Amino acid sequence: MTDTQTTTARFVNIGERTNVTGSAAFKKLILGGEYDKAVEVARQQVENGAQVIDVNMDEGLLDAVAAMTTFLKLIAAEPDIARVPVMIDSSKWEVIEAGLKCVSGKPIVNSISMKEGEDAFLEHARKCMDYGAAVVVMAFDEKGQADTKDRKVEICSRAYDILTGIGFPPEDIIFDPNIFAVATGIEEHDRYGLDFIEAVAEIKARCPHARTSGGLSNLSFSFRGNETVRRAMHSVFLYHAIPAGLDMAIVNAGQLDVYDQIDAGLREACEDVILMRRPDATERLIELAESYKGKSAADEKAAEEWRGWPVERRIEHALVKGIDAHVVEDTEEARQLFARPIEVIEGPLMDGMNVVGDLFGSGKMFLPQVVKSARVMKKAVAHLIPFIEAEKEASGLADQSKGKIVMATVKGDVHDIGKNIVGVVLQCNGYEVIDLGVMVPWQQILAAANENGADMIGLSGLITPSLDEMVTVAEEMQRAGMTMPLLIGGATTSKVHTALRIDPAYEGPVIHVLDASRAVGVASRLLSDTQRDEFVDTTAAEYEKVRDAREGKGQSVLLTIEEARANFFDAYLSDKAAPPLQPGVHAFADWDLADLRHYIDWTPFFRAWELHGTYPAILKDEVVGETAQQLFADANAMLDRIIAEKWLVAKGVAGFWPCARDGDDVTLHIAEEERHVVLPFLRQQVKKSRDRANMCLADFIDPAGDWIGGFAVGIHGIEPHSARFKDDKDDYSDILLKALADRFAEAFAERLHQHVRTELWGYAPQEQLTNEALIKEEYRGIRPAPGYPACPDHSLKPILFDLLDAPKNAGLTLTENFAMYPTAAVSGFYFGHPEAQYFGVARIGRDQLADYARRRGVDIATAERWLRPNLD
Ligand SMILES: C[S@@+](CC[C@H](N)C(=O)[O-])C[C@H]1O[C@@H](n2cnc3c(N)ncnc32)[C@H](O)[C@@H]1O
Repeated sequence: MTDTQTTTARFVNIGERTNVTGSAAFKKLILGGEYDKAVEVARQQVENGAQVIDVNMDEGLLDAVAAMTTFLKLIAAEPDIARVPVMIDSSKWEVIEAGLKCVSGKPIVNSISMKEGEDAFLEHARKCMDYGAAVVVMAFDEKGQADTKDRKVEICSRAYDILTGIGFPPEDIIFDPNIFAVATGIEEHDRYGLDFIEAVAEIKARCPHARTSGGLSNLSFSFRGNETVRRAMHSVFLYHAIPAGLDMAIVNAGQLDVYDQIDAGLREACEDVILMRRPDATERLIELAESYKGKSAADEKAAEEWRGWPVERRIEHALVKGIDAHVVEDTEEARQLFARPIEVIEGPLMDGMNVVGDLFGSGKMFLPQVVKSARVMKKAVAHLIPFIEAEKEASGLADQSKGKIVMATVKGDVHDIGKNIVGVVLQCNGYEVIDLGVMVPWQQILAAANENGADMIGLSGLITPSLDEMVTVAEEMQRAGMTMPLLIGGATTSKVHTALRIDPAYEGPVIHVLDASRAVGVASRLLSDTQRDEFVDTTAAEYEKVRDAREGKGQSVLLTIEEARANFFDAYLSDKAAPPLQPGVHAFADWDLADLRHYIDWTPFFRAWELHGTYPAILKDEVVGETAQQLFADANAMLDRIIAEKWLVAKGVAGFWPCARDGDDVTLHIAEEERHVVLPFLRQQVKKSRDRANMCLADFIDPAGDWIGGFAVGIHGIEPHSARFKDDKDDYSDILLKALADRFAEAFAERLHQHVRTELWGYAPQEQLTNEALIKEEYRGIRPAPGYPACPDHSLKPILFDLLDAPKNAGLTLTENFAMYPTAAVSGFYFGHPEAQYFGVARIGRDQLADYARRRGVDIATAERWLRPNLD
C-alpha cells in the first residue's frame, strides 16, 4: 500500500444530503412533513458509504428546533442508520442544544467559533464537553472568516490553546479551515485550494491529536450544473488534501470519482487549478469544462429535442426561454445561411423578439423572463457586430432602432434597478438606450440628448429629493428650448407630483411611467406618427385635471404647531426600556452572509421584478407562479455563489446614547466627547378625530432621561461582479445581483435589530420570533428611517452618520441629496418604548416649517426643499 492509500483508508466521509440548506429535495421533504422519506435519505447516505451524517435544519420557514428533534429521534430508532455518528449542524445554538439532547451515541457539533468572541466560544465548548460531544471549530474569529493560510492557522492554533486550556479533549476537536470556491475568475480566489491544503498540514503539526474537516461542495461552486467537472475537482482535491492531513469532509458520498479513472486532461486541469500550478489554470479549466457540460443523463435529456430544430426555430426558442448557452453558435450558423449578417438581426432575431414582445404584452411572459431574453439577444447581436462593421454597415444597424432614449438616475440619487429594467425592456423592443448611469447632473443629461439626437429623455429616482432634481431637469430643458418628451419614473415619483410640479415646468410632453411594463407602450405611442398627438394631448389634459382637482380640493384642516404639541402622544413613560446592556457604538466589519440569508424578506424581491404577490404563496400563483419559481431558483443559485465565493461584505454599526425629550427634539448626550447632539423631529399637524394624538417620534422618549439608538448597514463589493456581468452582456444577472444586495441590506437591518433587542440593548432578551414574525415587525420597538413617513427629512442622515461614524464603521457615505452609498444600505433610529409605533407626519404648516428651520439652524428655503412633499 502506498502512503496515500493508508491515509485514505482512515478518511471519513460525512454525508451531506440530510441538510435543508444544501439539498432542495431534503428541504422539500422536511417542509412537507414527510419525515419517513427524509429518513430514507439518511439511510441512502449510510448505504453509499457515509461514515457520519450531517443534519441541518436551518431554514427560515421551519421551526428548526422541532425539526431537528423529530428527525434525530427518528433516525436513532433505525439501527442501520444509528450505527454512524450524527453531526448536528446549525448556526443557531438552541438548535444544537436541542440536537444534543436527542443523540445517544457520541455526537459531533457543527459548529462553534470565536466569531462572537472568546466568552461565547468557551460557553459553547463547555456545554459540548458536558455532552461528551466532539466539536467542529470553524476558522472564524471576531474579525471574520479566515481566507488565507496564515489566518486559518492563526485562528485554529488560538482556538486549540483556548480549548485545551479548559481541558477539552484534543481528539474531540475538529477544525474546519473553510473550503472556498476556486476558479471563479477572481484572482484573489486562486489560492483558496492550496491555502486550505497547506493550512491543514500546518494545523495538524501545531495541534496534536486535533482533526480537520471541510465542506467540499463549496470548492466547485463555479461549475454548478456541470457535475462531471465538480466530481473531478472534489476527487482531485481530496487526493491532495488527505495526505496533507485532512481527516474528514462533508461530501455526497455516492458521488466521488476514483482519481485514476478521471479523464487525464480534466484531472490535470483540476490539479492545475487546485494546486495553482499555472496562471491560466482557471481559463483552461473553464474552457475544458464546456466539453463536459450536459453530460449527465438528465442534462442530456433536457438539452435534446430543440437542438435538433432548424436554426430559426432554435433562435426563437432560445429567445423565448432565455437560454443563452448556444446562442453564439446558433447565430453563427444563421449568419452563414443569410447573405448579410444584418439579415440575421432583421430576420430570426427580431422575429424571436417579436414573439417575446407579444407574450409580454399579452401578460403571458413577465419581466424576469424578458430580461433573460434580452440577454440572449444582446449576445447574438454582439456576435454579429464585427461582421456588420466589416461590411461597413454599422450605421445600418443604428437605423434599425425604433427610437433613441437617453436615460439617467438624477443627481444625488444612486438607485438604478428600476431604470435598468426599463432600459432592457426598451432595448429588447428595438429601442436604442443611452444609459448615463446614476447621479447624473442635468447638464450631462441635456448634452447627451443633444449630442445623440435622442427622441426622448427618461429620468429615474428613488428618494424624495430626486423629485426636485427632476423639476430642475424639466426647467433646464425648457430654458434650452428643447421639445422632446420627458419620461418620469421611479418609486418616489407619482402622477400627481408629475402633474403638479414637473409638467408645468416644461412645455414639451411630460409623461409619468408607472412601471417598466408600460415603458414600451409609452415610447411607441410617443414615436408613432398617428398616435403621438392624441396621446400627448390626453396625458396633458389628465394632468390638467389633477391640478384642477388639487386646487378645488378642500385640504385637511391643520392645527397650529402649538395645538398639535398639546395633543402629543402620551406614552406610559414608566414602561421605557432599561439602559442598554452594552452602550456606545458597536461596529461589525463582516457579518456572516450565510446567517443573513435566513432573514431575507422575499416579497419585496419579487416586487422589484414587477411580480406582485406575497412570498411564499407567489411561488404557487396561478399566473406568475412558474416565473416566480424560476426567478427564485436563479436567485438562490446566485446567493449560493455570493456566499461561497464571498462576493459581498456586510458591514454595519449600531450605537446607543443617553438622551432626553425636549419638545419635539431629542437631545443626545455623548459622554466621551462631552457634547450634545440634537435630533429634531416633525409632528403631525392634521386635525385628528376623537382622541387620537398628533404624533412625533420625540413622544416616545422620556423628558426626564432615556435612551435612543441608531444604526447603519451596507453591502459592499458589488462593483467587480456587476462590471463582469455588464461585460458579458448579462443584464439579468446584474439586476439580480443588485436586487439581492438590497435584500441582504434589509435582512441585515432586521438581524441587527434583533441582536440589539436581545443582546446589545437587551430589553427583550427572551424574544423568540420566526422570520415571518420579524418581517411583520411583531417585536417591541421600532427603527424609523430618515426619509420615511415618521421622519421624512432625509437630511437627518448626516447627523446619524456622524453619531455612528458610519463612513469608518460601515464604509457608508452620503451623496449631496442624502442617498446612501453603496446603494444597498439601510439606516435608522432605534426606539425601545413598547408603545413606539410607525406613523406618517403628512402635511405640515408654515408655522412648523419655520420652527423646524430654526431648530435645524437653516434658512426657510433650505427647510422647504427638504420637506417639500410634506408642505403642499
Ligand atoms: C421598508 S420596510 C423594509 C423591511 C422589509 N422587510 C424588506 O425587507 O424590505 C420597513 C422599514 O421601513 C421603515 N419604515 C416603515 N414605515 C415607516 C414610517 N412610517 N416611518 C419611518 N420609518 C418607517 C422602518 O425602518 C422599517 O423597519
